[in-house]
Amino acid sequence: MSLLQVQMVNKSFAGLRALSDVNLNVEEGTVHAIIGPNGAGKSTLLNCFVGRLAPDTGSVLFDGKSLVGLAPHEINQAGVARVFQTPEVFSDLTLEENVTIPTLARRDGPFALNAWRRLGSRRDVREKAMHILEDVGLADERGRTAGTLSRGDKRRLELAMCLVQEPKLLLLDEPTAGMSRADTEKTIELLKRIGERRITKVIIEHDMQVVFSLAHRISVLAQGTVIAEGDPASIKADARVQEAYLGGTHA
Ligand SMILES: Nc1ncnc2c1ncn2[C@@H]1O[C@H](COP(=O)(O)OP(=O)(O)OP(=O)(O)O)[C@@H](O)[C@H]1O
Repeated sequence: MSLLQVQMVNKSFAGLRALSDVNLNVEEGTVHAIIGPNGAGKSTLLNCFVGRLAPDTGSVLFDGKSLVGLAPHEINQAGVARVFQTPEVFSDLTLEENVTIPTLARRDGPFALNAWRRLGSRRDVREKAMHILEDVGLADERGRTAGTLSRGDKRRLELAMCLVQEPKLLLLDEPTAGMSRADTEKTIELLKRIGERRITKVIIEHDMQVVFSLAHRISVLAQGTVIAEGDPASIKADARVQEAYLGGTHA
């Protein structure tokens, strides 16, 4: 059974059909990229996975259970984490504190935040936070406030905040947008490494170098419809994809 099963999803905004009969299966342990031109419906689809939007019709099953109608925090607690296009970190807190919060929130629910400073001093929680910061290459900066980080490092911190929750499914919305080539390369390496943990990933990305170096499978959206799906080699060779996307502005 696929970890994420999207069946016949439709979504319209005031008469504009943003998603039209979308089907998508994401297999456990894979990196699945969703690509397509601007306005194709990628963010709308991702928002249907995290409870920010509900499909008008169709189903979204995660681990066999429906996500439709669940609140974002319920979907998060079920094991789905998301890295946003614009990093969402707690600017006034240290990196270590930023990574500690999601651990406690995931484990103990929202009440954990009240007791966060006291619990944050616990050794097991601190050790886990340190371990994850090491993984993303930010351990040396752990005492720094997050607001002072570069955009690329904020994204790495946000990734750490997701990884610490030990999600089954990680959704990455343009993880390298706005990054320099060097930072993009670093992020590709990092995402490859965290693949070794068997976290299933869905990635929306315009940068084809990122897509082709990470994805096992690729779904191509155009005007709200999946026009092609396959492995990177077949997607590269697909004439419809070249016309709709690869030959366009993001080639
Ligand atoms: N909240 C909304 N209200 C009205 N229209 C919307 C809304 N969100 C998205 N749309 C429209 O739905 C269509 C799909 O948009 P969406 O943002 O999902 O595309 P995208 O593939 O993510 O594009 P991009 O690559 O530019 O981020 C677009 O025509 C967009 O204008």
